Amino acid sequence: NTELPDVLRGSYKGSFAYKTISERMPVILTKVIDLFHREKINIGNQYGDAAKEKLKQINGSLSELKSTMQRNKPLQPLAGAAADVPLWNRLLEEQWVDGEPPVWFDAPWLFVECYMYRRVREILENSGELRDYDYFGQQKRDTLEASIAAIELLGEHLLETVADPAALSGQQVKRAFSDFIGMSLWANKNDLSISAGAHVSQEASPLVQLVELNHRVLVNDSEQVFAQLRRLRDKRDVRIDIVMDNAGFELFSDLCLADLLTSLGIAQRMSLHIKAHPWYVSDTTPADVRHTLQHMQSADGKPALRRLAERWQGYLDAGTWVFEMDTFWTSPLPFSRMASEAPELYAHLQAANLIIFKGDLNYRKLLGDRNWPHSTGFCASLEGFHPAPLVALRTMKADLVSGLAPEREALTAGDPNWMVSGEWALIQLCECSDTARGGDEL
Ligand SMILES: O=P(O)(O)OC[C@H]1O[C@](O)(CO)[C@@H](O)[C@@H]1O
Ligand SMILES: [Mn+2]
Repeated sequence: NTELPDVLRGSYKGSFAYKTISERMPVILTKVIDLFHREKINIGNQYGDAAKEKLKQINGSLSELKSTMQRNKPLQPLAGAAADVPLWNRLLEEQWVDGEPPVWFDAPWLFVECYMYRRVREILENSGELRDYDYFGQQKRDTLEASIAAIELLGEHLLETVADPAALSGQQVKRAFSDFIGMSLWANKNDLSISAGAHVSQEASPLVQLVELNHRVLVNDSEQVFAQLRRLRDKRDVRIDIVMDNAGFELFSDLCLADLLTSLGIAQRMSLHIKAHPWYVSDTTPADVRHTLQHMQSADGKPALRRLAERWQGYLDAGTWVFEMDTFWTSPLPFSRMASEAPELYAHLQAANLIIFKGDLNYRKLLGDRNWPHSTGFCASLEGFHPAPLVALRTMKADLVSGLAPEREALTAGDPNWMVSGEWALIQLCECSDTARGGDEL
């Protein structure tokens, strides 16, 4: 379709894609290489001598990857027995132009950035002993630790809010939604890939900041989201999905939102979609979920966190909450291709009553990473991806957006970095869904 706007690419100098591929991505690789140098002895102690010996080879492959990127060489096919290798190689072939394989700066930015993370994973997964080693794990654990004071405050606020759900007035319920949606949204500001893994944390009282941050929400469909949630409250057997993003404070905030939806009886089930392996530095994997719950349980003198950890573990044991993974989330595919490339996942999402998409990368995939005119309708920019009513909660960290009216965009005048700084945010709802979902009134 020639009428669609082009996808973002590193070939546009001055674009955030160019800056990312030329500056941010090499730093991320360098940090992984440094980690393996630094951790050699520890890795030897934990995984054995054979693993330690492999580190040299691993770092050689990582350096090679970095060098092909910086010298703008062609992208190579993936190797190994992992289930998604054929898909990746087919998608790589799609990128060939005039019989030539794509190079880093000309190929779609979304593709090459995902490709880098997938290649790092490939190097580890084909290494035997270290296949499950999370090279971003320590950074994620550090930010959880650094945010623990804010986490405790938010946890206490949640427990107070839902102590007696039946006693809450309509206004109070609305206020609670607004607080916890706001926290989940702004917690996305601190991902570890934008800072190339530099220390980020949520240190100040999170709820106080929310009020000031509100005027930085450029598109705010909260009222429509509240209306949706009110409608769901009267339904039975409601499932809400969250397509999650980063570990640390963001994961905790997202689980607080999940708790609110569960405690207020709006959702009877929550599907929480996470990554199967390390991704974009800080994205949540199953090990991060386990670590977070353990950390909360063992948090000395923090009864609120212990209580929440027990409750959440209970939800998981009962199947009220389910963490789910799919290789689609670690593919480079835009969501408009989910129905054809991952039909089971698409069908699964169709059974949700509402889907919450967290973060910048999910937003890029919703929009197909295209350079849409900013005022294009949000729904229209999804190119037919409408499994169920969906809401995007995103702080802006890449230079694309849709559904933004010129008078709202005008608010950013004076901030040349407004699209990528993470200082501006969106709460965008698309209410349409593509199926007649059994008498659904929406
Ligand atoms: O964790 P998030 O919000 O998906 O952000 C991921 C990061 O990846 C990018 O989308 C590309 O590097 C950034 O714009 C952003 O910093
Ligand atoms: Mn992320």
